[in-house]
Amino acid sequence: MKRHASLPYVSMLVLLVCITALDYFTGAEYSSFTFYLLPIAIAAWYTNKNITTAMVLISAVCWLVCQQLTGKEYQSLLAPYWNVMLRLITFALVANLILTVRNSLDALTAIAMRDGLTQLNNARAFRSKYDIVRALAVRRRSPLAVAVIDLDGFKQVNDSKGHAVGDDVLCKFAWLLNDASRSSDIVARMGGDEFMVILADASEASARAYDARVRKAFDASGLKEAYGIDFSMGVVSYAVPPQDIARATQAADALMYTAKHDGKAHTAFEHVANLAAA
Ligand SMILES: Nc1nc2c(ncn2[C@@H]2O[C@H](COP(=O)(O)OP(=O)(O)OP(=O)(O)O)[C@@H](O)[C@H]2O)c(=O)[nH]1
Repeated sequence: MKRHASLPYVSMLVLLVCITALDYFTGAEYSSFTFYLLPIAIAAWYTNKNITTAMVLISAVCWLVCQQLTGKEYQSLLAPYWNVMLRLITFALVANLILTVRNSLDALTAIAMRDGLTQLNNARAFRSKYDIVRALAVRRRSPLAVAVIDLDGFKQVNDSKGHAVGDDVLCKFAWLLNDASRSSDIVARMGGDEFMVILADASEASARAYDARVRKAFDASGLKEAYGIDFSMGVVSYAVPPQDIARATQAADALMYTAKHDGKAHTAFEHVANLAAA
């Protein structure tokens, strides 16, 4: 569902105006203090720290002005300022609590989308980002390619050098793959020694250029000489990307297995100009 970017700003300002009016018209007898927490909560959840701080201050000022205009009488001159200070502290505490919960949630969401070993996108992130990249490609009428990569001979690294060295090799390969990709590409580790990449705005020629780039980076990394590994890749480039990610990845996966069966250490390509015919 699309959410308009200005909606939180408009709603918190409208709410603040309504609450201030309510506070003023109901007079000093009725307290409307709790309602001021609503626009503050919206600011803390949907905007940033600076706007939330401004909202806390503006809400406290609105509350104080209403107190003064409704003619509430105090024995001490300091009393309204003491009261507004307490309101300000309450507003700030609630805002800080909401900001903390939101930041923790953002951090947990980021962790849930990352592969714990390589810090690349994980399978969940890959699937959700495909929808975004595909929607952009369809809108711009640009092509898109999906690559599936699987290391060759990786099991031997684990067996001969140990799991920790295997982990290190996976990380090194992940980083070289990431470095060889563009920032608009989505690079993910799907599990084990399998990786997938969505090549945004990539024609058949760009997909071939990508393969050459990754193989050059791999040759330069020295991983082959040190551990005896290589990699097989399947790349499908689409003039119009399929809506279903499974369709896109299955085709690239099948090509990767074709490359494995045909002697490993190379890439199999396919270009799909017309999805209906594929
Ligand atoms: N070190 C390490 N190894 C892993 C991890 N996840 C999976 N593996 C191992 O990766 C290996 C993957 O198996 P295969 O793909 O069949 O091994 P391979 O030697 O590359 O086989 P081919 O693809 O046929 O060349 C298995 O031995 C898994 O135990 C991990 O997170 N760390």
